[in-house]
Amino acid sequence: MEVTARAPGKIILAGEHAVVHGCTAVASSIDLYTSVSLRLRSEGEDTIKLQLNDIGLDFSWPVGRIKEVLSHLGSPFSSTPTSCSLETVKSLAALVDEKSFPDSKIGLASGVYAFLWLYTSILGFKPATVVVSSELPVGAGLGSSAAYCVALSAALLALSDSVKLDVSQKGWFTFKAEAELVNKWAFEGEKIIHGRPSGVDNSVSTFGNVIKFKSGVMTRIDSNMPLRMLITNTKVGRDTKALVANVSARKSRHPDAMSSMLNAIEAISDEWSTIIQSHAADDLCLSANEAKLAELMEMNQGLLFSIGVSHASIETILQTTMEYKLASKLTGAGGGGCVLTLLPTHVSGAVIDKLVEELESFGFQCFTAGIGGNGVQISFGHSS
Ligand SMILES: Nc1ncnc2c1ncn2[C@@H]1O[C@H](COP(=O)(O)OP(=O)(O)O)[C@@H](O)[C@H]1O
Ligand SMILES: C[C@@](O)(CCOP(=O)(O)O)CC(=O)O
Ligand SMILES: [Mg+2]
Repeated sequence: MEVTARAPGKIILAGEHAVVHGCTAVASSIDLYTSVSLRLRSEGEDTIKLQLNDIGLDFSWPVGRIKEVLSHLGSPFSSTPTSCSLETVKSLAALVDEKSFPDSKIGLASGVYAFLWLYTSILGFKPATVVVSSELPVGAGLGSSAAYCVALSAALLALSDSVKLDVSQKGWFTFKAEAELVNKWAFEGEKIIHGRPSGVDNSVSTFGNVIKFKSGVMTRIDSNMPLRMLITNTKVGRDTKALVANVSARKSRHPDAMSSMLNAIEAISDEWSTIIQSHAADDLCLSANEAKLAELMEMNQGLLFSIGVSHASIETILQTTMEYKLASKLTGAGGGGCVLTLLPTHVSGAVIDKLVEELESFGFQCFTAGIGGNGVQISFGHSS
């Protein structure tokens, strides 16, 4: 039996980092996906294999070895999303260390811990092969970690005892009642990768669309504005967990100043959500709304700089897009990663081409993506 799940990445339009501290963020899914294929193997083949195509790593563990380390936990407990304790993370790290994880890729190890936790918690110790591949840049602010956890949770739950799906369905379909369970398990995976995730990334990857998110509560937004964003990848690697921890450390050093800035970010998110839900009566009104969003992005970026998550490469992109009178902000955790540039409706293709050429001459990579589409989907296939 084989199942494939695909989960989208996201852009945060306003409110990253502040959302970790209970403030509102506005985020949207994008049409770039991480896919996870899961094939259960016959009982004779007693290994769990993980193939991570994007980072060029393969793992294979004898089921017996994983049982030795984890069976005392009593898994599977697929219908009860459970946090991985620090002690268990250490056991998972031992399982990964045995496979001599390359030093140059050690920052990617937490994704393998998350895999082992989600796999054994949801499916127990069944032998299988899992293949992961993504259209998203990994570790660049577009929510690859959440898309990975959501697609993994969806594929595992689809073949678990706690979800009953019609396996004869053809093509891609969305989860209905089970989506919340997928989201909760994905959040447990994100915790292993991020330390202290807000939950916005896994929620938007599970449910798609444009959402508002505050203190664990998601509200779907019906956007009435045509939103076009240029996404520029600085290609500067960074790690969400470290950036989130740095913001918390700065907050404990300067609680009042930081709280004021995080509250200002919340006001920006709230205004974003009001503007994109409003109906522009005519083109003039639409341009005025786009100009307001551009200003909000500039203010949000200024605050992100002040809380310590910008980077020289991000500042270069901001200066370049400013020459074209276009507003930009980092998206996701910052410290490198991707930058969003609002492309108002009046901006011509020729101007965008010129901007892209200039940004790419610095070594950055530019692309666009569809905003606000599907959340996670699955598709069954039968392998021999
Ligand atoms: N396609 C993938 N293959 C393997 N690991 C992945 C993949 N996508 C995400 N990850 C895991 O997620 C981590 C990146 O997450 P993070 O730092 O939050 O960046 P972002 O979510 O912005 O891409 C990687 O270090 C890795 O552990
Ligand atoms: C910085 C933060 O707001 C978003 C992180 O997104 P990403 O992992 O950089 O794609 C953290 C969070 O909300 O959990
Ligand atoms: Mg992430």
